[in-house]
Amino acid sequence: MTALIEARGVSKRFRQHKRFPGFLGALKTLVTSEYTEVLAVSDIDFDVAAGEAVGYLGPNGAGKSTMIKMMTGILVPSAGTLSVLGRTPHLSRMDNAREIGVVFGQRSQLWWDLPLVDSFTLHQRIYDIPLARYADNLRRFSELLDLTPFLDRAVRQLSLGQRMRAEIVMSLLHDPKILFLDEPTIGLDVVAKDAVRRFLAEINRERGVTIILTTHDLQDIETICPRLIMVDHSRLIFDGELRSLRAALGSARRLTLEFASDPGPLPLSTATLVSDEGLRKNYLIEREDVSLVRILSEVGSDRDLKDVALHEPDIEEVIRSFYQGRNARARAS
Ligand SMILES: Nc1ncnc2c1ncn2[C@@H]1O[C@H](COP(=O)(O)OP(=O)(O)OP(=O)(O)O)[C@@H](O)[C@H]1O
Repeated sequence: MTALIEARGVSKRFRQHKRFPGFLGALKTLVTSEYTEVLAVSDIDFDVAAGEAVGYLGPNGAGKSTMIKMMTGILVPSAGTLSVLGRTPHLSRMDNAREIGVVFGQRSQLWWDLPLVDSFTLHQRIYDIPLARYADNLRRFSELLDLTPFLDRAVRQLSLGQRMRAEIVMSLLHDPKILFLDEPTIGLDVVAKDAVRRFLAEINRERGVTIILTTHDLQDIETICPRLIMVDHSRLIFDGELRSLRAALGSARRLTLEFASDPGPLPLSTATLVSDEGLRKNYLIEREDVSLVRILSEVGSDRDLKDVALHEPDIEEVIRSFYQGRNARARAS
């Protein structure tokens, strides 16, 4: 499997103007030429193969956007080597642009005062997309993202959700091999988020477009990205499948049994009773190999069991316990 993206020891330092507190400090900040250094990305290694969908996740300021900007050639690494489609991104910005698509949730590529379709037409000319291909892509993507009714509307009159869907359509019109998205669902309502996620998952699956996206929304990862790269304080702290993160953390499943009449305390060997509300009893299933059938057979058919609810640990819980575990280990060392 050849890698489309290779990052080896990639770091990025920024120089920031030193700031002084208070009113006099603000004046001093204006006249001083003192700088501090910020390490935004620190010694990052990873490979991404063709057709993968990778979620790049981390708290505010962890260095996600900086990494995306380096991969798209907007920023130059301070150290290490970065290769995207066999090229060094910042040295081949024009060649790269033809083969990658970029969506920055906070910054628009669309022409604000023109009808939406004019931005797409300009994109077709700039990228020299064959007309039949362009028409086909525009029709298909606009349909899938429910954008067709808005093609003649001025971009400034579009809602945030419509505009984000338009940004994604535009980024794909030239059939890029890799699509980079920085916070593609930020600020969208639940319905728009869902439409964007389903669309991205589909173009990854059906067109084989490699996707790298940064997000704070774990549902984005759950729907689109089987692989997760987690960063914290500029460093890579996890790279692997979401599934294996779940398995490694062994996050317990929660089980609720509801009875028509209270059977009294009901300890089980297959699950730990964590709260007993009489008719409703809550358990934790800590072992992966324990099935619901096994638990129910231990409960027995002579109990007045009315309802059963099993909750898999959601992605938020998994990630939270990963970060908490790391922070606790860091404090202990
Ligand atoms: N152009 C810049 N000049 C100076 N410092 C910068 C610049 N861009 C980013 N930084 C700093 O680098 C660090 C990482 O920023 P980055 O935007 O990559 O984080 P992020 O993980 O994308 O955060 P968020 O989730 O808040 O968008 C931060 O401390 C930020 O202040």
